[in-house]
Amino acid sequence: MQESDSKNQFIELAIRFGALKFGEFTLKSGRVSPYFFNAGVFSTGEAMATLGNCYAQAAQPMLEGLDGLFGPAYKGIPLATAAGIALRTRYDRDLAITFDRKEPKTHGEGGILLGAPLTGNILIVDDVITAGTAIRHSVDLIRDHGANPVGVVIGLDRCERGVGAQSAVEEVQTSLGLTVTSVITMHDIIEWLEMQPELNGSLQKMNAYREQYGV
Ligand SMILES: O=P(O)(O)OC[C@H]1O[C@H](OP(=O)(O)OP(=O)(O)O)[C@H](O)[C@@H]1O
Ligand SMILES: O=C(O)c1cc(=O)[nH]c(=O)[nH]1
Repeated sequence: MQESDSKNQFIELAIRFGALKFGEFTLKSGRVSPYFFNAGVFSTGEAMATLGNCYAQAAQPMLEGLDGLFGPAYKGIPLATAAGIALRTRYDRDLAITFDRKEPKTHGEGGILLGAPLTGNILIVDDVITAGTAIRHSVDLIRDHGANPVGVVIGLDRCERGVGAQSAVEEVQTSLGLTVTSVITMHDIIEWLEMQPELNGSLQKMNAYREQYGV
């Protein structure tokens, strides 16, 4: 699959499932955004298979030396699973898969992690990076368990400022030393919007938001 096919498939799937919406949304960072990507609405086997292929293609250059995938709760959990299946079936790489809980479990097996114990070089698989808070949390968790986070693959890089003047992705790359790759970026969404005349109002709001928070 070509990179452009993967981007088109991802955007087409997101529109079809209503995962990409235009309106007014308050983000985890507190920013008020004219668009929102909700990976929580991908809800069929076919959708997960397509997502898995898109993520596996994006992750492919980062496979050397990799031991495992980490899917942060909640939406990272099915995404890491789908990517793990696609990496096994399409690239013949059988990686360990680990997830976390948002709230530690205090009965039964207890703890915060599910799946494989965290060891070796780990690739984080998540839906979106805005300000980078969620990725920092995952990096801390992986390091606290003695493993080595080496990269991040996300569906959408919103290309926004992190906590400083750099983009959140640049901050993750420079301050945390991780490689970050995404299936699509905000620029791909803007390009798609430019081809939808009926969504011209959303395009203008996207451009205004990019002026405010983009890098
Ligand atoms: O880069 P950031 O500013 O941290 O924002 C992006 C994060 O925000 C959302 O997490 P949330 O905790 O809402 O995830 P969930 O719906 O998967 O539980 C999203 O799933 C990303 O992980
Ligand atoms: O920054 C966020 O909270 C966020 C943005 C987005 O597009 N999608 C999402 O699930 N969270």
